[in-house]
Amino acid sequence: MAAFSLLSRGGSFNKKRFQKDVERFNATKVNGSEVSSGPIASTSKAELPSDLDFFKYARKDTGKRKATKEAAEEGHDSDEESQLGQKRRKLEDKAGTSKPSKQRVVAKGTNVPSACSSFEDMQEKYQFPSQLMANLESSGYLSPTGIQENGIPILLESRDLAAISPTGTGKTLAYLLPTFAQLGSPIAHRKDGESSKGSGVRAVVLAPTNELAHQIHNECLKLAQGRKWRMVLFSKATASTLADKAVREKIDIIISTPLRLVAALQSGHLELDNVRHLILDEADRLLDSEFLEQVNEVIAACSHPELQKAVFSATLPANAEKVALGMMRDPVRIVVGLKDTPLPLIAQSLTYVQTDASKLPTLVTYLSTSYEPPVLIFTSTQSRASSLAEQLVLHGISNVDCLHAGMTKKEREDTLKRMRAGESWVLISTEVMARGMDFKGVRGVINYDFPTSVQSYVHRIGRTGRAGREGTAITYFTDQDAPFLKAIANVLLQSGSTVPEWILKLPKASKLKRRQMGKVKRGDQVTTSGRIGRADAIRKRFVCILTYIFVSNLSTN
Ligand SMILES: Nc1ncnc2c1ncn2[C@@H]1O[C@H](COP(=O)(O)OP(=O)(O)OP(=O)(O)O)[C@@H](O)[C@H]1O
Repeated sequence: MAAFSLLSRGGSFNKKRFQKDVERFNATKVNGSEVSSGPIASTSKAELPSDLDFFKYARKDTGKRKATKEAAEEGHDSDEESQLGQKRRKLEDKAGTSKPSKQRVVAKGTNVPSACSSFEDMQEKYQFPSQLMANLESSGYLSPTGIQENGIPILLESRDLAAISPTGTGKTLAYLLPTFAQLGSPIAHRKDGESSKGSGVRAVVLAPTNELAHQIHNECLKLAQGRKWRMVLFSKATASTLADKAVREKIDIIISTPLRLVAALQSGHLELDNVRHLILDEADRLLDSEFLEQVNEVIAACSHPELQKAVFSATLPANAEKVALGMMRDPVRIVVGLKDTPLPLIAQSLTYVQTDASKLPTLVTYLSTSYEPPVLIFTSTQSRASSLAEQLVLHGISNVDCLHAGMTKKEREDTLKRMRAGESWVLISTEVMARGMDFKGVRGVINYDFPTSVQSYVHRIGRTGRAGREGTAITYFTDQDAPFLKAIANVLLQSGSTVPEWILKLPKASKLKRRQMGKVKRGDQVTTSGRIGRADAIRKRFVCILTYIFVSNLSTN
C-alpha cells in the first residue's frame, strides 16, 4: 500500500513546474466574480422545483423575512427576532441557503405531529437546551431540511418513526437532534434526585458499516459540544473498556454496527435495558437477511417500556418497510420527496462500454481529460477495486486511493482522512462506501461495475449531490448488464435525467432476472485486454486439476 500510495501521490509536488495544472484547479477572479477555469468548476445554483429543493437553493423571500430584511436595511431591528435568530439569518444570507420552501412530504399515521419550519420554533415548542441551538449554528445548520422539519417534531413527541428521505438531505441530524434533546443530563454529571432516566446507556444508533458508525459518532461530537454526554463508538477496544460495569454505567449513547453490539451482549458485558431511543440508520440494509438476526437481538435487549424506535433510509423497499413497521408502536411513516428517487441535483447518465475490458480505457480517457475531482468509483468486488486503483496509477492518474473491507482498519482510516482532507482525487471503493458516507465535495460518482440493485444505485450515486450541491453520476454498462438496464433507466427518468429512447424500449426484466443484477460474473482483476485476471487463472487451473483427479478416480474404479 505504501508503494501504491507513493506512486499515486508522488513525493512532492512542484507547483512552479506544474503552474498550468495548478491554475486549472484554482478558482480565478474574472471581472470581480469568482469563476473556475479548471476541472473544479463552481456549482451553479440552478432553480429547482420547490418540492425537491431540500437545501433551499431556490431561494424565495417570504413576507416575514422580507419585512425583517427591509427593517434591517432601514436600520430597524424586528422586535420579534432574537439575537441568535438575526445572526442565523445573516449567516443564511451569506450561505445562500435561506428560507424553507414547500417540499413534498407524505406522512401516514395517527395524529401526526405538525412540522416546524425553523430550529427556533422547535426549541420554543419543545424547550431543548440552548447549548444544542448554539451547536447547530456553529455546525452551519441554520434552517431545517424537509426531513428535519417533519421528522424532529415526531421524534420529540416520543413517536416511533419510519422516515424515507433522499441521500444527503440531513437524516443524521433529524434523529440526533431529538435524541440529544430528550437525553437529559449526562449520567456522569447528574445531580442527586435526577434519577428518572435510570442508569446505563439511554440511546443506541446502529449503522451497517464501521465507517458510517464513525461518521455518526463525529456528528454526535459536534452536536454535543459543551455538554458532558459520553458517546461511545463501539469497537473491539471500547468493548473491552466497557467490560467494566462501573464504566459502562456512565455511557449515554452508543453508536455501533450490529455485530459488535451483539458480541458484547452475548458475552454479558453490556446491558441495554435502560435504552429509550433506538435508531436504525440505513434501515433497509440493517433489516436485510445479513443483519436481521443481530438487529433483532439488539431490539430484544432494549427492554425498557418507553423505548422509542426510529428507522431512517433513502430507500425502504416494501418488505423492509413491513418488517420495520411491524416492530414499532403506533408509528408515523414519512416520505420526503419521491421514494427511491435521487435528487435532480445529480445529473445521471448511462455509458455503453460493450465489454468489461473496454471499461478501463473509457475510464482512463475520462480521467485524463478535464474532470471534476474528487470522484468516487464503485466496483463490484474488493479485488477489482484494488486492481483498478493499480491500473489507474499505472496509467498516470494522480491521487488515486482505494478503500474496501479487505484493508486494515488503519489503512481504511488513513484513506478516509485523505479523502476528507481533499488529497484524494479518485477514490475507488466497493459497496462498503455506498451508504451514508458524507464527503460534501464529491463531484461525481462512476459506477465502473453495474450496481447490484436499484437501491444500491440510489445510495451509490447519492455520495454526490449532497447538502444542496450538484454532482454527476455515470454508470458503465456492458452487454452482460443489458437485462438490468431498464430498472436503472427508470430511476433516471423519475429523477429528471434523460434516457436514450432505445433503452426505454427495452423489455422490462422479470423479478427473477432483476434478482440476478448483482450476480454478473466479472474477472477478479481489471484488465484492458479482456483476458481473465491472475486469480481467475489460478482458480481455473485449480478446477482443471480437481476435474482431472475426479475423472482419473472414476476411470480407475
Ligand atoms: N439543516 C442543515 N443545513 C445545512 N446542512 C445540513 C443540514 N442538515 C444536514 N446538513 C449537511 O448535509 C449533509 C448530508 O447530511 P446526512 O449525511 O445526514 O445526509 P443523509 O440524508 O443521512 O444521507 P444518506 O442517505 O446518504 O445517509 C451533511 O454534510 C450535513 O452536514
